[in-house]
Amino acid sequence: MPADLPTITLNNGVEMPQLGFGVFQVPDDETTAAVTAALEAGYRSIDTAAAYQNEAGVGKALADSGIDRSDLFVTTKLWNADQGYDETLKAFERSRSLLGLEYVDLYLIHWPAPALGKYVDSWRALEKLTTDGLVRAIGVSNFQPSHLDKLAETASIVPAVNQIELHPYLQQAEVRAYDEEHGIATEAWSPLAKGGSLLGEPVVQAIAERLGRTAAQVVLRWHLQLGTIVIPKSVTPARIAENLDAFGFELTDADLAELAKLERDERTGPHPDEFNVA
Ligand SMILES: NC(=O)C1=CN([C@@H]2O[C@H](COP(=O)(O)OP(=O)(O)OC[C@H]3O[C@@H](n4cnc5c(N)ncnc54)[C@H](OP(=O)(O)O)[C@@H]3O)[C@@H](O)[C@H]2O)C=CC1
Ligand SMILES: O=C(O)C(=O)[C@@H](O)[C@H](O)C(=O)CO
Repeated sequence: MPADLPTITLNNGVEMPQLGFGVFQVPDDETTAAVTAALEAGYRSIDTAAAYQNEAGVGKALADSGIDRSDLFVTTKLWNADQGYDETLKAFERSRSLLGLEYVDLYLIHWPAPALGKYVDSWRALEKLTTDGLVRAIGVSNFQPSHLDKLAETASIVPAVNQIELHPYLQQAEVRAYDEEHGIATEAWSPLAKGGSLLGEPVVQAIAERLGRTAAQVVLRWHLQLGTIVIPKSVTPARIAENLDAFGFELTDADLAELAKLERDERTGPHPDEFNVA
């Protein structure tokens, strides 16, 4: 990894950049340009998913970049419709082939989709991918403590990562505490709450003005000081660079306390107990 990108050490010793680049809702034919801009700006971790239908565009940017494979960290995710042991192995192979990679750094179960009742079988398949050396780390996304408890009854590998919706409007104290207690790294999706009203909050604006930073940088800095992994998305080159520049300054304890007051238990996406779309 480039020396200047802080990493989080996952529970199996793998190093993951603390700040990466997300590509949800970027059409496949625009993804190569966005990921190329991100790699040129200095990102080395890319977050995609089978459901985003842009793994090929990500793979093309990675191949074109000429960056050493060992300096890249690529995450993709198993979609709900592909849950189940055999289905997971097939879906992984499809993702790996679209990405054009020999191995994936982090493979996640995208949602628990509890009504499907398949995430335990899917996890066994992720464990097999680990044994086969096709993934460096495996994890989950959108798992609540109840889902993680159920997984723990039969799993032989503890998830390395739990990727959840997390931002100042939805601080996820309970899930973060569970993750920490069990050695699972928490990763924040929609870390900017999708670039909406959060960035216009007076408290965010005031801190940004005092520090000579942007609102997005203040919010990303909040995540980094919490110790979570973040994957902001942008297709705008200036914002791609801006979002990576969240390291040369510190929020004070008073700033963190003010930002903590923005908690509203407000989601931009579905609740994991209820999202079973396949
Ligand atoms: N596991 C899961 O279930 C989920 C995972 N994810 C992952 O998390 C990533 C990030 O989440 P996402 O939902 O995309 O939302 P983000 O919180 O990253 O916000 C992205 C939005 O904010 C805008 N934006 C980005 N940077 C700035 C900036 N500096 N100033 C102002 N606006 C900005 C973007 O606009 P523009 O692009 O026009 O610049 C875009 O509209 C996804 O791309 C995906 O990889 C997301 C949802 C669910
Ligand atoms: O972006 C993702 O990774 C998601 O899983 C969600 O955004 C989800 O697919 C969704 O959009 C539900 O409304």
